[in-house]
Amino acid sequence: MENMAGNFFLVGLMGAGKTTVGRALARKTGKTFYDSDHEIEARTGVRVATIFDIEGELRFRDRESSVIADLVRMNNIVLATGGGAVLRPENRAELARHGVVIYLRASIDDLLARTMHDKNRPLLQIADPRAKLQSLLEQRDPLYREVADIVVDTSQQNVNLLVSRLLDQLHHIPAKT
Ligand SMILES: Nc1ncnc2c1ncn2[C@@H]1O[C@H](COP(=O)(O)OP(=O)(O)O)[C@@H](O)[C@H]1O
Ligand SMILES: O=C(O)C1=C[C@@H](OP(=O)(O)O)[C@@H](O)[C@H](O)C1
Ligand SMILES: [Mg+2]
Repeated sequence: MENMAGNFFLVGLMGAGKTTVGRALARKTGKTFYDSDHEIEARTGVRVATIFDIEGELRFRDRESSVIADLVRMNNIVLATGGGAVLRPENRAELARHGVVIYLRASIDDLLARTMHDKNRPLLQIADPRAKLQSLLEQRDPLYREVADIVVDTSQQNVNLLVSRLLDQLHHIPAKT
């Protein structure tokens, strides 16, 4: 177990590995793992895709901001955010202030391969998910980089190896108290 103070927040596009790496990072550091999508689903009782369907993306973003504001105030957690969490400036400010922010990147090929079977990603249930991922990357990469304390490429990386290397890097980044 690696004892490290503070919170770690993961940002990045759909399929970058935020939920998977976040869970593994929490296990290795003894921190409590949260995922903002999972929290939204727990509070509403329905899947993300259903919220998009019934209430629309705007209302989903309201729910996302409310969950992020609650969770970042906890201590000793790892939070995997949804890929669009950085869209709202208030979310970016909350994330940057309350934890060390890790931006997970991967090739479009990897993002596509990792998301194509998951119907619970409503934004990718379209004819050309590759083009969508490309345009989301162009729109959001600057926002991810604005809040990130560290940028990690997860393409062709084994998750456990990735987490070990990430931990070595995180030891050199001061916790946000
Ligand atoms: N480094 C990796 N190498 C291979 N597969 C990965 C990697 N990281 C995540 N995955 C897989 O890709 C899919 C999406 O990962 P997930 O953690 O849900 O991404 P995100 O939360 O960023 O959308 C999952 O099936 C997961 O097992
Ligand atoms: O990129 C986005 O706008 C979204 C990413 C999803 O989370 P993951 O990044 O964990 O798939 C989820 O929040 C929702 O489908 C919207
Ligand atoms: Mg996720």
